[in-house]
Amino acid sequence: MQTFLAPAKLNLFLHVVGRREDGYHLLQTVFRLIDFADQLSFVLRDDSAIKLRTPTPGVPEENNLCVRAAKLLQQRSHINLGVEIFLEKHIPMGGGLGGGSSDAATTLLVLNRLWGLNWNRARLMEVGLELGADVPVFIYGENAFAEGIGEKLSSIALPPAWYLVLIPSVHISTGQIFSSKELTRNTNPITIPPFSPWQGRNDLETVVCQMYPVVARYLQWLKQLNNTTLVAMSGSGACVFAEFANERAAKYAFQQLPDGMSGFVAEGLSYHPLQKFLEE
Ligand SMILES: C[C@@](CO)(OP(=O)(O)O)[C@H](O)COP(=O)(O)OP(=O)(O)OC[C@H]1O[C@@H](n2ccc(N)nc2=O)[C@H](O)[C@@H]1O
Ligand SMILES: Nc1ncnc2c1ncn2[C@@H]1O[C@H](COP(=O)(O)OP(=O)(O)O)[C@@H](O)[C@H]1O
Repeated sequence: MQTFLAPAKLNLFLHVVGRREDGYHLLQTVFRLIDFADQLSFVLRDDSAIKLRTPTPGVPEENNLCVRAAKLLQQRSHINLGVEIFLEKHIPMGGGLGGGSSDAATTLLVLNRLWGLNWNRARLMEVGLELGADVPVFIYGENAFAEGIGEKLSSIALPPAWYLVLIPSVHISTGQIFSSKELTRNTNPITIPPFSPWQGRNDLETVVCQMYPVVARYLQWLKQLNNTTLVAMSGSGACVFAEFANERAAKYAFQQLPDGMSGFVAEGLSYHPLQKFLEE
């Protein structure tokens, strides 16, 4: 059975620059894809059933983003075919790494082929956006500067980099952070490219660190490391990361990790791993 990757993302910075009338926040962010991924496989069904064959602990089947993605695409395309989905989770859930969104994007990209729909990328991105603001970038398939709520994307060239990503063991609700009274919502919009790490920060970080001191402690630990080019929280947390210019420096930092802290090292990608499959 062919396996398809669904990579995680990091938000290298995240500015809250305003708010829409419906309450959603307007953002500016740079998404970087990383070489740390969930794995999915798909088996075509000639009836219209959509089944997840590998339950994800804590997520009811009908809420799983790959099942929701398959059902939405089936509805919108009026196709009479189904699929069996096998999902192997590696990306921590609800950590600001976009794992669920990436699973949804990979499902849309592969089913577009498997069901012979031949939709273009823009159309798939529109459907993806209905599932979450982070889905379109994974369909876009490149590192991107994002505006709006994350759907206005322009591609951005980023230098090679390695990341040490830490996973504080707290679950953070994105909605709770965006609704905080303490959140600043008026960062001045910036123009990108060019992008340099010191141009940005994560505006959600202050609120998260106040509510969850463990995240502040993890960030503090990363900030005392040598040779980092950037230390920040990803998305609405809880994961935090340090960027390094090479693998050796990232792995050396990983080896210094105190007992009780967990994380992983991953390389920054230039393209989504499915990019080649899509060009075939
Ligand atoms: C913060 C980001 C940055 O990449 O990533 P994650 O931390 O989730 O990975 C995303 O914008 C997350 O977007 P999305 O995945 O759609 O957010 P959801 O969890 O659905 O949002 C939960 C709630 O947060 C609020 N929300 C979300 C996004 C946004 N731009 N403005 C908001 O005000 C809304 O009240 C929404 O109902
Ligand atoms: N396939 C999936 N993988 C991860 N989370 C999923 C999935 N399907 C639904 N979810 C739900 O979406 C929430 C957010 O997941 P995820 O995308 O991993 O995190 P984040 O939005 O913080 O980057 C999870 O807490 C979980 O309840």
